[in-house]
Amino acid sequence: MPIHVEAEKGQVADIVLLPGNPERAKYMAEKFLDDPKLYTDYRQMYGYTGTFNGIEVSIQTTGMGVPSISIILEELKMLGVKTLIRVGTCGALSDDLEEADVIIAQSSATIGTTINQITPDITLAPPADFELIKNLYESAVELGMPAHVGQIATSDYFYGKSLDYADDLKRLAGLGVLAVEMETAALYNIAAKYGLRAATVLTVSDHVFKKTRADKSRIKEGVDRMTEMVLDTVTKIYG
Ligand SMILES: O=P(O)(O)O[C@H]1O[C@H](CO)[C@@H](O)[C@H]1O
Ligand SMILES: O=c1cc[nH]c(=O)[nH]1
Repeated sequence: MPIHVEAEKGQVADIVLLPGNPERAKYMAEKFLDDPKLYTDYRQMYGYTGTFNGIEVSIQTTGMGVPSISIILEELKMLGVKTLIRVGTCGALSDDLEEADVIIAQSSATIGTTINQITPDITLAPPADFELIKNLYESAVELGMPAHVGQIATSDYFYGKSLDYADDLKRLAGLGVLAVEMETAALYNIAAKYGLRAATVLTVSDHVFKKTRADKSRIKEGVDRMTEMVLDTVTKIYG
């Protein structure tokens, strides 16, 4: 049994949804899965397995940041998972984004994180799995919840490292980066390392430059919509 994801092989499904927040994992499992069973609560990083439309699905908390999600992903790999879909929140960098909008991350730039060192002399740019993001986009359109698709950035900093941090984010916005969060680059790099399928969908919880934050009910609406979209895609691909 791995050290942090306290589960035996067979307790975690091939398909795993990955929220950062443990409360979101519990909420999503209880709201969307049939017969959800808790397989780990070590450090309150809750993990549940249940079914959706008869398809076995797990929902595993990752915690915040690259180090935390990296531990969880390595241990999920030990447990035999195949498909990993992060369902997270993010700060918008683009003025085209509104609170609770949904983003599908094609790729992720990095700020301050060492995750690229899995290939020390090469800057790997691992994208999301094409079939996953194609279906996620189609699910969004069919469900009447248009999603923004593009590059995001994964940062080790929520509040920033230096006084220049806002300038770094502005530069990224100028290069077309839609939003910032703290885990996706680890997900895409570790998926590339093991040949796993991965994608990230995010709901906008706040706007970085406008310094506005959606209230909890708006964030919950966004989380509900992106979870419906993800489960619709899971049904299309694996049902
Ligand atoms: O809502 P989650 O999935 O945790 O994602 C975002 O929220 C956290 C910061 O508040 C970071 O983990 C960031 O990536
Ligand atoms: O990582 C995150 C998540 C939400 N908002 C941010 O500004 N950063």
